[in-house]
Amino acid sequence: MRVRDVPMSNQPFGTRLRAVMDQRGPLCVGIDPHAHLLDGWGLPDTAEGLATFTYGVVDALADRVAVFKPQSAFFERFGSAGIAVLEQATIRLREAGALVIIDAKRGDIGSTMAGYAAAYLAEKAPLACDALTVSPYLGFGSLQPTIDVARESGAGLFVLALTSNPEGPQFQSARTAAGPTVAGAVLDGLRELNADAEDLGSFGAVVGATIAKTTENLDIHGPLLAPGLGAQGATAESLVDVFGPAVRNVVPSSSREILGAGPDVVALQDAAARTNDAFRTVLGY
Ligand SMILES: O=c1ccn([C@@H]2O[C@H](COP(=O)(O)O)[C@@H](O)[C@H]2O)c(=O)[nH]1
Repeated sequence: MRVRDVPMSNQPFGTRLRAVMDQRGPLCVGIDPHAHLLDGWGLPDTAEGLATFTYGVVDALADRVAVFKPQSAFFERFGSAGIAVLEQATIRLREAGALVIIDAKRGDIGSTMAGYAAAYLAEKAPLACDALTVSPYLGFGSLQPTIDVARESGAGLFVLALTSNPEGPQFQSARTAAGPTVAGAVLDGLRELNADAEDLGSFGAVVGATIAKTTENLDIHGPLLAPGLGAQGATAESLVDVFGPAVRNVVPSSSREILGAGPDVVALQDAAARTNDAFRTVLGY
């Protein structure tokens, strides 16, 4: 069977990501149920409030936004009840044709990474998602079990490289013994993993939209998840400056700014559509 004859659901993450962004536009909506957002939606800061908020976002946007990035921390704070909401939301979003990146920034020794791979990336896992954010702090090689399972199941990874927070450069700009910066070594590792991909590989980097123009090579032949838009100050226009020729591979992510437009469904949909249109223009979709 040739690659283009394989049903889309069986295609690798990078191929599915490009297809859904072509179809729906590049916007990734972050689902970050902060206490202040629940309050703004007139909801209590409880597991029930979390469920109403999350399913409200899902019902309003699942069939029109390409990618969602639930922030695991805001679900974990309600224990098993919160995880159940994350699980249900992920299932519903994927059933509606959207892709789900769970933002859990997992990173541990290799054998424990195998546990995280089984939890999030194995095809039949209860929390199976399309891609997971991971941290390379224990060394790029420690990510191998997640890379192996992602390859088997057609999922993807986003590895922290140049994060949007001001503290990031303290470690990420430091030089490794081999010469490149830590971020550069992460980007080199990803470029190698994506070497055989046709258009967009499945192994992406997290590169904040808030960073200044970088001298690092962002051409990794894979997606560049860009948080930092909206509430953290970056704009659609700043993406061209930050990402240069790699801008077409950016997955622009915005959480608080869009979520704050709810609970009114039309207002939420309008906020997502406006933001998506701005990204379409800049990223060439
Ligand atoms: O470098 C990074 C990596 C991850 N994030 C996450 O993205 C969202 C940002 O939320 P906003 O409300 O759009 O600011 C949040 O979940 C962060 O943990 C990031 O901001 N920067």
